[in-house]
Amino acid sequence: MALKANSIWSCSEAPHFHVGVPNLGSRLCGLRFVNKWECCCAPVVLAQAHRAITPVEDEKPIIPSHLDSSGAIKRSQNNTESSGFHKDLSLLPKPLSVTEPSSSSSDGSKVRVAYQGIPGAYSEAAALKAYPKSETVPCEQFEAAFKAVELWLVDKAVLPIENSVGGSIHRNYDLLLRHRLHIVGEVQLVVNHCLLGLPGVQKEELKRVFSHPQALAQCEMTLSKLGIIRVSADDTAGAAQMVASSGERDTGAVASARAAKIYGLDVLAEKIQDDDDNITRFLILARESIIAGTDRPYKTSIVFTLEEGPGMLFKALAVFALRNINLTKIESRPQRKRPLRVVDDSNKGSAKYFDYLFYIDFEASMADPRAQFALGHLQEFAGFLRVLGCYPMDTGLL
Ligand SMILES: O=C(O)C(=O)C[C@]1(C(=O)O)C=C[C@@H](O)C=C1
Repeated sequence: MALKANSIWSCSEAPHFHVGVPNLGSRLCGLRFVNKWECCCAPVVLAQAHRAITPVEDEKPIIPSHLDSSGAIKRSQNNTESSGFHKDLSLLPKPLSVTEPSSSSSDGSKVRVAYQGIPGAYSEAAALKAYPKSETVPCEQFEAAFKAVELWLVDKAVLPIENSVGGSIHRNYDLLLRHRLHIVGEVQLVVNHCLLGLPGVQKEELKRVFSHPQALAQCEMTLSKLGIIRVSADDTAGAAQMVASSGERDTGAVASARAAKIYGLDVLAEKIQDDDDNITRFLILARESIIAGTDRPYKTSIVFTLEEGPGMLFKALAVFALRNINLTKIESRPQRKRPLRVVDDSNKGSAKYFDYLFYIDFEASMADPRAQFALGHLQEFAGFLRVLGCYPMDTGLL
């Protein structure tokens, strides 16, 4: 197995055991078979087994013997020869390369990227922002985009996860857990909604507008002022297409200027969203995880469950705070398979609680020992923990 300069394996490379922390009190790097780590992206180097929340200044990463103190692979004395058993390096499994949004193939032109909607949708624009020369593949529903990647019909999927006005796109949080794809990147897109109508129509003539529910929510105030009836559609571009094919002058769509061009509609009003800075964050999903680095800012996304009890979420969040790791997002979703937990207390009778999954994004790479220690610590009291992906943050200008 080719090990990279950090201690994370991709799911395809990692041996199928899970990494756990033996409860030994002293610092140990232990491998044992546990079922808590749901993803093979688990770090090889883990924290000592703390039970209580303790300061963490003494945590030092355990560096495998083939790595130097910076985490880079040590050069052998004789540079021309491999120090392992394999003389023919081409026979060795290839290490994963860092997959970047714009460089997944040499010019990005061979990449096929699935998105939800039809041409002219914002999701397509996000896919093209991530992979400018890619072939974009429209999908009817979010789940179809997940499946398209799983079935090797496409290389990547770009799906919305949250919007600065409308909030989280819960369906995609749920699908992230149901499918085994990895988050390999994120894209932030400025979404400027337009009011579209048939050529020559004035906006005062409109009685109803079609659009994606998120888009309608982002334009709530403008549409209320105009007194227009809102009708939901699968995506904004689909709404524009419906208006164009209906031929009805009193029907409009909320969609992009690009959708207006594609479907031959007029832009009756621009920037109609309630908040000027309307930004949607999209995730890039792939079959394989990327090898996390420390060369630039990275984010890691995880999902976990906690036992019932006072302060459990506080403890979970503290594993990051204690290591000075910034959290950028927290989301909770009901656990569908186990929506209610019944706790029997002989004094008070039985209580029913909703059971939750917690999704957290934090600003650290899995190649950063702080992240490895934090997850090792969290694993001690999380019933279930899965790393959804570690990926470069979208720090580009919007
Ligand atoms: O309907 C579209 O055009 C989409 O790409 C979907 C979507 C979403 O699901 O949030 C994407 C960006 C905007 O926030 C509005 C709608």
